[in-house]
Amino acid sequence: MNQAYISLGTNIEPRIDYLDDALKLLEENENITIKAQSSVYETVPVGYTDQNDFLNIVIGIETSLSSMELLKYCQSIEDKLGRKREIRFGPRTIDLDILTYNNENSTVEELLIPHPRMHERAFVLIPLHEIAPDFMIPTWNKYPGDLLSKLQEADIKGVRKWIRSELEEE
Ligand SMILES: Nc1ncnc2c1ncn2[C@@H]1O[C@H](COP(=O)(O)OP(=O)(O)OP(=O)(O)O)[C@@H](O)[C@H]1O
Ligand SMILES: Nc1nc2c(c(=O)[nH]1)N=C(CO)CN2
Repeated sequence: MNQAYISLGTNIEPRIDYLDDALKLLEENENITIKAQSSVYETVPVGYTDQNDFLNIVIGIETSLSSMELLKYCQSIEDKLGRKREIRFGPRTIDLDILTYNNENSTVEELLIPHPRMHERAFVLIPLHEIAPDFMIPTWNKYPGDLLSKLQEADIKGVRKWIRSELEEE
């Protein structure tokens, strides 16, 4: 079975519903099993900063899909949840980024693995460290904690655990 880590992010309300719906659609696929799921983090936008805060999580999965099939399935979830591709790094109902897939090192533009910006993103590294502190990121041979220790304090502070309120659980 193949192992992958995926980062999910949303910053258009209802953010938690988009996140829950995306997880449900992943679980519905008989070729995907979610093995680990981080807490939900509320995170300051990175890159394009004039937009709402994100909710981010990272999940670890097992899958019989190839990396390209997994990408296509993730993109079908983005399409289903109404994602519009307007501003690069801009607002989105849901974004699914494949962080790693086995030990694969893919350099084709359509699917870059490991994800080429994950090492500088506290919103990826903090949840990944939560669920997989001992996972050595292939190609770079670094643990999430190694990469986190290189980030600025301000980047780390922009990522806080988000608590689901009782109202939202109803
Ligand atoms: N590891 C990957 N996971 C998901 N998409 C990827 C990956 N590598 C390359 N891509 C490609 O990136 C393209 C743009 O993706 P997207 O619009 O989600 O970028 P973005 O979310 O704005 O930026 P970022 O990739 O930095 O999160 C997609 O068409 C996809 O083919
Ligand atoms: N905090 C945060 N910032 C972002 C995110 C994201 O998921 N979380 N996704 C982006 C596009 O890939 C750009 N900026």
